[in-house]
Formats: sequence, structure tokens, C-alpha cells
Amino acid sequence: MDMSKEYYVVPSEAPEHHPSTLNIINSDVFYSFEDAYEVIQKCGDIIPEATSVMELLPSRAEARSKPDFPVIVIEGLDATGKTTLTESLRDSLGATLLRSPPQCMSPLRARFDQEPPLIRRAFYALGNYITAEQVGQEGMKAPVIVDRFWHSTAAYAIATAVSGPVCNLPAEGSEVYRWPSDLFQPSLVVLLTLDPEERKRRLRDRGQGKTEEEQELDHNQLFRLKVEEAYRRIAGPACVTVDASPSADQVLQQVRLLIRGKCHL
Ligand SMILES: Nc1ncnc2c1ncn2[C@@H]1O[C@H](COP(=O)(O)OP(=O)(O)O)[C@@H](O)[C@H]1O
Ligand SMILES: Nc1ccn([C@@H]2O[C@H](COP(=O)(O)OP(=O)(O)O)[C@@H](O)[C@H]2O)c(=O)n1
Repeated sequence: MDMSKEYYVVPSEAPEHHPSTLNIINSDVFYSFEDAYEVIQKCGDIIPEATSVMELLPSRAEARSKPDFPVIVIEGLDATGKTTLTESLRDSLGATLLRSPPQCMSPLRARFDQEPPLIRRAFYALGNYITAEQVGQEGMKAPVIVDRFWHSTAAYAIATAVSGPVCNLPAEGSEVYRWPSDLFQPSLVVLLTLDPEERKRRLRDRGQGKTEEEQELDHNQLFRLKVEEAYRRIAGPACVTVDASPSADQVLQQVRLLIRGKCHL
């Protein structure tokens, strides 16, 4: 019997999507409350803290009205100056300051940060819905400033899921960058960007503990670039980029101008 076979190497077109991007939807990024809720609900048996998360969640039956006042989200990598800016905006605008994940989730965070991506991401996704509920209440009384929101949840998740260089990210306009249809859309999203060396200097000066993911950002330039690019590609309210390297006061004035233009505040 003749066992010989001939093999040929033939060129083929590059696939449209990098294989690491094919499984993002509903594994790394959840596009509805129900999809994220289902994951946390199912972990109840092995993670007792999942029950505590569910107790914090807003009831889905309640009809929510749009806040009367503008809601401004500030995004950016760790140490780009979000805390500094959000606190100044709160004081200068007489606004309420909220964050995602909300304060009430803080005691549960360390537990979910240890979990595999599916569970960890579902936890952070639900955090946005709790913050949205708080925005709905506070936004009836005063403008609201939010320190991180959906952009952070999706951008970190996408950048972690996609291996290799920035060009492996799903193309701009891909459905992975869409905004969840049942999640409140802020009036304005500002993305603070900073030169990597200046960011490192600020991190060193601050000298605080960081999440493992943030430590990874420090020595992984590629990951940092992917997070920033994913931030820019997320649609819904697209983010407006602001260079955060000038003084804190100059950054504040720059963002105040944007808010005046967009939200008339
Ligand atoms: N515009 C700025 N210029 C110089 N240093 C800044 C500026 N904004 C913030 N910082 C400093 O950089 C560090 C990180 O800022 P922080 O507001 O905590 O960032 P984040 O909340 O994004 O992690 C802090 O030590 C802060 O005082
Ligand atoms: N809205 C949010 C906020 C944070 N996160 C996650 O939390 C991490 C950053 O949170 P952090 O507490 O270090 O950020 P800072 O507010 O300290 O800058 C990232 O690794 C994200 O994965 C999220 O998924 N969604």
C-alpha cells in the first residue's frame, strides 16, 4: 500500500477576526443586566458572597426615569488623575460624586478579583447597574460625576481577552464595543490620557496598593495600549479624550469647558 501523501502550503487571506476575540460576548463582556446576573446567580453555591451581590442589585421591575441633571463620567487608567479631577468637579459644580463599582461593593471586590474572568467581569458589569440606580436618584437633585463606569468594565475586559498586539483588537464599529441597551447612558464621558512615564511617576508618588490588573498595566505597555484603544472604540456615548499631563487645575478647567459646551453647566 502506498502511504505517501503530498502536502502543499498555500497562502490564505488573514481571518477577519483574531481567534482570541471570538468568545468575548457573554464571557468577558456582558451586554445586559440579565446576562451578568445569570452568572452571579449560578455561582451562589460555590461563592457565598454572590448572594451579597444579589442583595445589592436594583429591582428590574421599577421603571427608571432619566435624571434631570447632567451626568459626567471620568475614565482613564490608574493614576491618570480621576480621583483628583472628580473631587474637584464635585466641589466646583456642587455635584454628587459616585463611582463604579459603587462603595457598597468594596468589601466584596477582593473576593471577585480572585475569580476567573467570567465571574469577575460579571461582578463588575453588575456594579455599573447599581451605580446607574444611584445616578437615577442623585441626578434628580444635582449634577452627578462618576469615577469609572461602563467604559472601564468593557475596555479592561476586552484588552485582557485579546492576546497579542493592538491590531488584534476587534475593528472599530465591532459589536463588542456597543453599549448595553439596558444601561443608563451618561451625558458626557471624558477619558484622561497620560504619557506612560508621567503615569509611572504619579503611581510611584502615590505609592498605593494596586489591583493585579493594574500592576500588569505597569510593566505591560502592550496591555496599556490595548486598554486605551478599547476605551476609544467603545460606542454609546463615545469618550472625549483629555490630556491629563498639565497641572490639576488646568485639567479641571479643560474639563469644565467641555462640560459647559456639552451640558451647559
Ligand atoms: N494634573 C496632575 N498633575 C500632577 N499630579 C497629579 C495630577 N492629577 C493627579 N495627580 C497626582 O497623581 C496621583 C494619581 O492621581 P489620582 O487622582 O489618584 O488618579 P486615579 O484616581 O486616576 O488613580 C496622585 O498622587 C495625584 O495627587
Ligand atoms: N467600572 C469598572 C471599574 C473597574 N473595573 C475593574 O477594576 C480595575 C481598576 O480598578 P481600580 O480600583 O484599580 O481603579 P482606580 O479607581 O483605583 O483607578 C480594572 O482592573 C477593571 O478590570 C471594572 O471592570 N469596571
